[in-house]
Amino acid sequence: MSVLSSRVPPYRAGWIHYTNVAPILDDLILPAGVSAVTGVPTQMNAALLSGGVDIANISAVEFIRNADQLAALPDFSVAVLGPVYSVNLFHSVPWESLKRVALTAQSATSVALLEVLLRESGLSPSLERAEGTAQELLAAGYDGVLRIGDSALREWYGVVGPLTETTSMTALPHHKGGVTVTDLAQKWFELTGHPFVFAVWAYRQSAPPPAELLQAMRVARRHGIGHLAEVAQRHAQLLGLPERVVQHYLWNFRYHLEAPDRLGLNEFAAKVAPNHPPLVFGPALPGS
Ligand SMILES: C=C(O[C@@H]1C=C(C(=O)O)C=C[C@H]1O)C(=O)O
Repeated sequence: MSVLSSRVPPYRAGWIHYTNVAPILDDLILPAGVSAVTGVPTQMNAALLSGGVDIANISAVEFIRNADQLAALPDFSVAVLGPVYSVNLFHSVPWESLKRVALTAQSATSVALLEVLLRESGLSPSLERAEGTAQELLAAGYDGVLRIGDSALREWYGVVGPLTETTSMTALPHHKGGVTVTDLAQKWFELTGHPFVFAVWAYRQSAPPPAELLQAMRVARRHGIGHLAEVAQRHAQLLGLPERVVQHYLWNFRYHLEAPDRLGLNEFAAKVAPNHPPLVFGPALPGS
């Protein structure tokens, strides 16, 4: 074992540690020689491209835009078919009447997705980066606010909750107190019929990951998905949300970049960067 581990050169991972990757990352035991830092998507995207980290679960749109330099693991994704619950436009006017939208500085993919969806609706509101909660920014005069990740999940529940014992997550209202929540992945599904891939695990083609790390990630994911109720319980406490909500949120993700996810990824790539270089996936799966 020590002989194997000592062959792993120093390798740096950069994790976007939103709750949605808990089933992969919570149980991950990094092999000797591999270290990890965490940050929000825009930080990890930049760190991967500058060489600050060697592998990261980055925004899918940055993988597409930098397809000449990057490759993505063939079997890892943060994707959904239908609603995602944590990538939301909170708005105080109907979608068709949006004029001034606040964007989060954390996101790349969700901003590009919002741009695609607005364009497809024939809309061109002004888009401005601004931090704060959706409530604060709506009160400050924006008529739409894009939020992602754990805080967006909490704010979503603040608008649509609370759940009663019998309400289904998929039957919750989308409006309350003058605020509408539009789930961007659900809108993508209505537009295309395909999953939406928010993140892939990408590395610079010049610095492929050690096999030991990939093996450890696959073991961690199998364990996390196999113990999803426990993962959800832990994170429900951290987030201050009902366990039922977090369990539904987590099992709804597609973590394996399967053929339907790739259809969605390719379709998104064609819309955001029609002339992108071919997407590269590797290293090949063991046994394939
Ligand atoms: C589903 C989400 O996906 C995240 C959204 C990202 C982006 O918008 O750039 C990047 C990584 C994803 O993990 C989320 O933030 O809730």
